[in-house]
Amino acid sequence: MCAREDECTGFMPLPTFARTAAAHHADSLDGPAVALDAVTRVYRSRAGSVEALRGVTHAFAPGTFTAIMGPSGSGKSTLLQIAAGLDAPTRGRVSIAGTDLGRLDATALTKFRRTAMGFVFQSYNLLDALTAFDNVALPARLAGQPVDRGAVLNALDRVGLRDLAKRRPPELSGGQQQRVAIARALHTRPAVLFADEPTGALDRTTGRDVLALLRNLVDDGQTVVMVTHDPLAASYADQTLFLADGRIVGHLRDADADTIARRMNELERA
Ligand SMILES: Nc1ncnc2c1ncn2[C@@H]1O[C@H](COP(=O)(O)OP(=O)(O)OP(=O)(O)O)[C@@H](O)[C@H]1O
Repeated sequence: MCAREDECTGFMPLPTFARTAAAHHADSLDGPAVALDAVTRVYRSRAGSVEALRGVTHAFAPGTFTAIMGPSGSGKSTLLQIAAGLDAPTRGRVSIAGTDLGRLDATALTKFRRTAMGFVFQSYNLLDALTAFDNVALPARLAGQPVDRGAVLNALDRVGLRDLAKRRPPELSGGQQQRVAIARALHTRPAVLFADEPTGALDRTTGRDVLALLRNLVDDGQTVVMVTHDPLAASYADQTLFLADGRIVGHLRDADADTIARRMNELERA
């Protein structure tokens, strides 16, 4: 079982009042969905300090699918954590849907994260005792909010699982479980969906199905930012950003898996 609510659910719950605001964010953004402005993150410890990100600037446009790749230790997880407001930059600014995260106090940030962001991880973080429907509805329930049945069913519909809403995770395949996790993240209609190795636990074919689903969601207007080690996964994105030593050192647009793999090999040899 999970000690904290967000460990169970993969993301924090969304109050009803804010759902409308998030939907508004997702549907009518003029500026970037996510903007990083000269973001630096220094980890300090007794062993010394590590500059995990060194002045990263990038705007993620609404309705785009971006993959982030780079050698081990290049700063991918740090970038995702900071973009998602789970960690704060040492210097620089992060905004989501026009809101500067640095201007929010802890409570407002938590509330904002619930409204504007969805999260999907390699592990699905579903509760086996609950149906797919109840897993998607859980964050709202944990927050003491009324459950909007229509919104839950709509989210399951978008991932092609409406007919399996009464099944529990052990009665679903790995790919179907990841779809439930995606539905749970989409349920809030977030301005951005952050994905960290979302196909890492799936076989190749099932992984492709999940990537095709993410691609379809983006084609319907969802913004997705995905960290991955897999060039095939990155080939589903509109753009792949390459990180090395805490900096963006290049990008490829609409590239195939072989081209992305070659660029990664060059970076790993450098
Ligand atoms: N809490 C921490 N304290 C100190 N250093 C850290 C901490 N977290 C990460 N680092 C260091 O920051 C750098 C970037 O780490 P990060 O986890 O963001 O890389 P990554 O690209 O996600 O790596 P991987 O592909 O291996 O998961 C690394 O040098 C790492 O050792």
